[in-house]
Amino acid sequence: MRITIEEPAVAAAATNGKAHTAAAAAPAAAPAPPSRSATPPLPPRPAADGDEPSTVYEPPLQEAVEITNKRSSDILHDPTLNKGTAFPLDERERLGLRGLLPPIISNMGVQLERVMKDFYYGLDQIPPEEIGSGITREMERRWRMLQGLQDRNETLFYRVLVEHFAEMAPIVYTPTVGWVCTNYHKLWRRPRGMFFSAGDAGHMASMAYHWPQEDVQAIVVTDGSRILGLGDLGTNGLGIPIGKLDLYVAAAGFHPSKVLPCVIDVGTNNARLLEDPLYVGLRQPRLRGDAYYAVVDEFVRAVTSRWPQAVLQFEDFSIEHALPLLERYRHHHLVFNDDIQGTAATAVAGLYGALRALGLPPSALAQQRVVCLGAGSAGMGVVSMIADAMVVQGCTPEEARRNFWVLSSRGLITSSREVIPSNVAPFARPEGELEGATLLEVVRHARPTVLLGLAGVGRLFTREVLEAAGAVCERPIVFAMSNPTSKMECTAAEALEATEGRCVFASGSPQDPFEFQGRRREFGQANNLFLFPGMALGAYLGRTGTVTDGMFMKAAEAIPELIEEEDLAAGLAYPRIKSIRDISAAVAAAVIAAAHVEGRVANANASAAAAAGPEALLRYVKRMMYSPFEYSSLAYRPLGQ
Ligand SMILES: NC(=O)C1=CN([C@@H]2O[C@H](COP(=O)(O)OP(=O)(O)OC[C@H]3O[C@@H](n4cnc5c(N)ncnc54)[C@H](O)[C@@H]3O)[C@@H](O)[C@H]2O)C=CC1
Ligand SMILES: CC(=O)C(=O)O
Ligand SMILES: [Mg+2]
Repeated sequence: MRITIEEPAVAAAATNGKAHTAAAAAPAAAPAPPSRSATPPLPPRPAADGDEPSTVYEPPLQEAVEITNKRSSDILHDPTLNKGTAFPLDERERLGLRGLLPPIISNMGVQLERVMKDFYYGLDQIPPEEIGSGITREMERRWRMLQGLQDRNETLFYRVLVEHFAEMAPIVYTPTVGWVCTNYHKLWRRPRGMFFSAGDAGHMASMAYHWPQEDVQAIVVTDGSRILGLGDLGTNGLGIPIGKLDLYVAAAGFHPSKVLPCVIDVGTNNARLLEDPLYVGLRQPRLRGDAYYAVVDEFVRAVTSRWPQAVLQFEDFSIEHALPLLERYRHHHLVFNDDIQGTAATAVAGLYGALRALGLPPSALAQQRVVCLGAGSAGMGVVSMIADAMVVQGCTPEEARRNFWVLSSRGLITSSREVIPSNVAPFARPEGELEGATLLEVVRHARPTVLLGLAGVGRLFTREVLEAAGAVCERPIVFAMSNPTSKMECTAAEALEATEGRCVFASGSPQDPFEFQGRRREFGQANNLFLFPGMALGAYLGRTGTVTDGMFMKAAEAIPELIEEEDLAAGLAYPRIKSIRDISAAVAAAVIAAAHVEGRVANANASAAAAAGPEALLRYVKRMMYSPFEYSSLAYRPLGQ
């Protein structure tokens, strides 16, 4: 078994039983002020390095032992017993903590360093420019405040989130969640969710029983390898399942105690994290090939054995593994991949919404000419599902495929490329058609009506590209879907300015409204948050066994129905996210209805509701949703008191 024990030389002295000073127990190097270009200089640190300590540590005559009857999270939530990441392996195993803490076993020296950095520099230890623009100090402050509330009182936290969803989603979800993941090891306070690592091989099934809840209905898991457009963040990626599951509760009414965020730590190739003494994940390069799949297989077996009815959402797996993992499990397990399937259905929903906003019928989808920048998990999922939707709207698969131009980092993909993945090949343009052409050349040549950005790189929809899109199409549909804000292909303002306000714009991360040409402009959010909470709720309530393409298609068709008429007139391609509970309920109902037609609904109540018609089904779904508007009683009270 491999568990990494972090023992910085100076901190190790704290455990060797000899008298030593607090200065010796402090980290070797005082935290260096973080580099920053745009932010003001840090205030001077009050004590210089090597200052005399104020106390001298004398070891006790007897080794301190505390015996406790508590187990598992009761220990982590007891401040007198909790040691955070410093629990040694034997205590983790005996006390049911294995899996509830990150795989690294650190000690007080490392913990002290984290605390002192926070003490001296507070939020300033994390320069926002590390993850680009879009995150302000105020957003950081709000995230900390909400985090504190969630740790104290989840009912109140979710009430606040439900009532103020549009304001708070950018704090618990994208873009702030990107900052949280980048800095998770520095922000670390108390664990939320479960950690399964390559070092846990052979133990995962028993670790699943360390989770204190008997009934888990939904699990979101990442391996941290492609967190939003921020790349490999290792175990820090757990912030994403946490944020996604916050939305499961707030948007789809899963009970907060019945959702489980998980990370599978197979190492990281992020050199910055590997070198950071505060990093809490395995310090090894990522596993690949059979060794990688063995870890994920064991995880899936462990959680599906303990919670066989739970929906399992795969999130932010890199392109190398995302599709293979989906194909590995989707035919036998209640799983879906949010980035491939959820994003695809979100894009289809947005295109139907945009067509409505442009006064066109759904059948017009089959005539759209689509340029997609990014041929990864999300990009190809989106392209494939739009093509399927075009077929639903009456064209042949062959005609549908001719409507696409797909670009990767090497430009336009044509069939003359030496290596083309099998899911990309059907969309490669014919040999000789502008092989490797730039986005600008492709836009001028293909004359698209739809421009999709899923490259995860940043501002690739330049003014020239957007002007070209506005020149070849009167009302281009522009979806800059990459996250977080710093990775979006363009901002709403850039898209409107370059197209003289004519485009229908939506983006993966939210954009604030603003005045343009004397009119207030607002924008839809082309984000899979419209899909995954309702998809999971429908699949869970229906006990559908697997999650099919048909269920995603019906979910996508349900969403544009919920755009208000006045918002359509204002050019919005998506409903407003403040209605997220109604949207998620409608998605869940559409999912159950589709599964019912496919004969997959194993839950008799859901099946009866589906048989009774759309209104009865929607009523049933809404009645099954948890609402945080009242506390549940924890003491027996006779009726009427
Ligand atoms: N709005 C939403 O709901 C969602 C947004 N996304 C975002 O989509 C982005 C991509 O995610 P994945 O597809 O999973 O990543 P990926 O790594 O699988 O794919 C990235 C693709 O972009 C291409 N690319 C990279 N640099 C490029 C360049 N300079 N020009 C053209 N293409 C380039 C790559 O060749 C690759 O095909 C991320 O930023 C992610 O946050 C992903 C899922 C949902
Ligand atoms: C939204 C999302 O799932 C992503 O950007 O990866
Ligand atoms: Mg994602």
